[in-house]
Amino acid sequence: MRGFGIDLGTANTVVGAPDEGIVLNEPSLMIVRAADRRRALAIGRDASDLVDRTPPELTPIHPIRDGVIVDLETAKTYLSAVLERIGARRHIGLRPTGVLTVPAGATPLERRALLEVGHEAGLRKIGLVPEPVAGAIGCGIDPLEPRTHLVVDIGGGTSEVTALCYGGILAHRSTRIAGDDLTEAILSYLRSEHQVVVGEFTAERAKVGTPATSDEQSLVVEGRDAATGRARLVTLETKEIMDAVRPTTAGIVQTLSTCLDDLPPRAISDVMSEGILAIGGGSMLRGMSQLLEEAFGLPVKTAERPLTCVAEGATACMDRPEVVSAYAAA
Ligand SMILES: Nc1ncnc2c1ncn2[C@@H]1O[C@H](COP(=O)(O)OP(=O)(O)OP(=O)(O)O)[C@@H](O)[C@H]1O
Repeated sequence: MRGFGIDLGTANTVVGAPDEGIVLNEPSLMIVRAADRRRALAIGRDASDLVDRTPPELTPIHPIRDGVIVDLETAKTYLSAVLERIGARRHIGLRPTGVLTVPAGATPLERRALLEVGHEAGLRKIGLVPEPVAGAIGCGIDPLEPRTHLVVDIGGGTSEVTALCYGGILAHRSTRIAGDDLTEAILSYLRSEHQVVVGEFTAERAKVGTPATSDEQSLVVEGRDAATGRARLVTLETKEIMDAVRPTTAGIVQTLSTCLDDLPPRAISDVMSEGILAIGGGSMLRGMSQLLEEAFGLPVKTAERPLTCVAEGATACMDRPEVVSAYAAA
């Protein structure tokens, strides 16, 4: 093992290693002491278990916002802790190499920030690959072939659509409305329609608890009565959840579908025959693929592993330097 494929997402960090598969898949979260942000006390699931339970001197931090690094120091602390958790140095004996993924719409400054953080966290020889390219590879698509592939990625902080062909990007659209906003919509719905206040985790559980594959028609959520402050249980119908998130999902798919305006006719015919690939956690939301099909007027195939295909593709890129160099300046 020489290195890792790393998808530093707004919601989740996923790391893959050649021959080992996914070696880490946890929330992108860390807990630090407010007075010393250069040391992570807990990361990932350990950190999320502590949210809303920490004493005031401890602070939870999301090191990635809207798909990109906001603060170099914090991101370096986080990535160092991730590498330490997976025993990167111990396994490899020297600084490991890495293929990191970036949003297709990242600016040169945002790409440079990620490279700098990767180096300072202990990686050597870092390759950057756009997320939709890595996701496509993780789903068995070759982005270097002379054929257009359309990839929709609905993550926690960003939703993107990218048309890939022959080692380049033909068209791209993104919006910062994504999974986190869907959670927020459920939270607001519960407050306004059921007069119950719930935390982000409960609202997210309600959203994730209604995946496309589930037959459940309702689920029970626990919150605090908005008037009395007492604990209260609410039965939430699946239909209510879908109604609550509909305006947000409609906004996402409408923005993304305008990407078709930029595609040349032959690229459109490639996409018509093959359909759209949907990746990212948001693609698992019940009704999402139908909404995408209606907005794009094209068939949609949801990835088999929407949450990990990007890291799987990044890991595969370690043996495909030609992909990394083709998209080096994308
Ligand atoms: N079954 C599900 N149904 C609906 N949404 C889901 C499901 N599973 C996960 N999600 C949502 O998917 C989002 C996380 O997806 P993903 O891990 O692809 O994002 P990310 O890569 O961390 O974010 P970004 O790409 O914006 O940086 C979260 O908002 C999460 O609530």
